[in-house]
Amino acid sequence: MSEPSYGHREGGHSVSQSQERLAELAAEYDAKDELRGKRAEFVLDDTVYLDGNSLGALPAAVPAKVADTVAREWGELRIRSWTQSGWWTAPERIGELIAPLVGAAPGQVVVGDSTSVNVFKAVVAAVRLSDGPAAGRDEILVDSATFPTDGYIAESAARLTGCRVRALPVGEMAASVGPATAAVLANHADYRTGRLHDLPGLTAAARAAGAVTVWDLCHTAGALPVGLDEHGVDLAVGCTYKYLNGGPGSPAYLYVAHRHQAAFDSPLPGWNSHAEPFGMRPEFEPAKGAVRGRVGTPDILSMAALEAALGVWEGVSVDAVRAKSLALTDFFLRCVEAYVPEGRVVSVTPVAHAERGSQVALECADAERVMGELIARGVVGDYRAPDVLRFGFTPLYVGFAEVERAARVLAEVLRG
Ligand SMILES: Cc1ncc(COP(=O)(O)O)c(C=O)c1O
Ligand SMILES: Nc1c(O)cccc1C(=O)C[C@H](N)C(=O)O
Repeated sequence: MSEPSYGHREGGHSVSQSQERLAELAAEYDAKDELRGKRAEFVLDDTVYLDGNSLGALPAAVPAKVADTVAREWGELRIRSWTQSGWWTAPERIGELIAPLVGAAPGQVVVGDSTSVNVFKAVVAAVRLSDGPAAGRDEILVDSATFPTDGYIAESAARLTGCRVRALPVGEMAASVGPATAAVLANHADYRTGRLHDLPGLTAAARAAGAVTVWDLCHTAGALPVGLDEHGVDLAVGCTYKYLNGGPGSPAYLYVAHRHQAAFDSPLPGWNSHAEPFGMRPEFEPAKGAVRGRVGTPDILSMAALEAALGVWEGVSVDAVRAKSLALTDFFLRCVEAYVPEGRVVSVTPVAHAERGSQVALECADAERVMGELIARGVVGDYRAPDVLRFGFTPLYVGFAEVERAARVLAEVLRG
């Protein structure tokens, strides 16, 4: 992973940095920031918005696109829009916009439903792609610190497929996959701590053991290179409302590697998964390709918002986003160390770049009240029970001066 070129390195913090010096540095980094022009493509105010790891900010192109979809495509063209406005093919067309952001060649990503629903499709399909319980593969390995929905759905998928769930810390999974493992479900980054997990290593270990991997990319897609094809991932899912800025409840996506598409057996075969949906035939014949991961009618208004939102990626390299993300989180940790009274917060986000996503999580006594105070003072992060302050850094619109301000305000709140 390449070092950011913003002039400082992890581990190089100095507690004696003065506020003036850090403010100067922030200005220097902002001046050098090759992504700084992107901020103008979002609707933002002078709030420091560090919650893009939960809901990304509104891209400025979205309102007009949604208005046109409502007024012209729906209001005037009505039913004709399924073909004339490209509504019917939106799931695969928008999938192609997401594909390069997660390192997938065309034809493998389809958009639709929520992440939760796609976790269900993928985990059941993963068990069906494996040798399965009849051949002694009856274990689904799950990340024990997972975002809850993945764990709940894995349990249900296990009951439906005759498997059992074994929950383990992600770091122990690679050494634990074995001849009984059918599927492995893991988060690429931990939603609470921001820890980045070893996707290449765990994927390779699972493959060597004959298991099928499902990665949840909610906290990494749009923040760092994922490399789905490069690392031989089998199946993946993710949401689009965090670093992809698709809007509240925007549709999620499902990745099915080319080599699995012919055998991908969705547990939710709807008429949109059919090879000939308008044939209206009683027998199910799956569509070819990732399209068989579709289920029912696409939610066009949300898709319109998402499609417009993805326009901000024009000319942006994910490597540049990653370099800035690491520089932002490094700088935040450095400012927190310089400003915050000793012992008031403890970072639970790894210092090593290879283990860090795009958020910083600070354990803090009275975290819920502290976050309320921060928000009241114009610094928006979020709080996760029982004691974590989360700050998400979206490189497309967060700048270094904002990072310095966030740490300064945090220190003011903590000093009382
Ligand atoms: C890692 C992870 N997986 C799944 C979800 C749930 O997604 P959804 O509510 O869109 O189904 C979230 C966030 O809500 C998440 O952070
Ligand atoms: N999806 C959310 C929602 O509908 C309301 C509030 C928050 C969310 C989130 O996405 C939470 C987020 N996945 C998390 O990492 O905590």
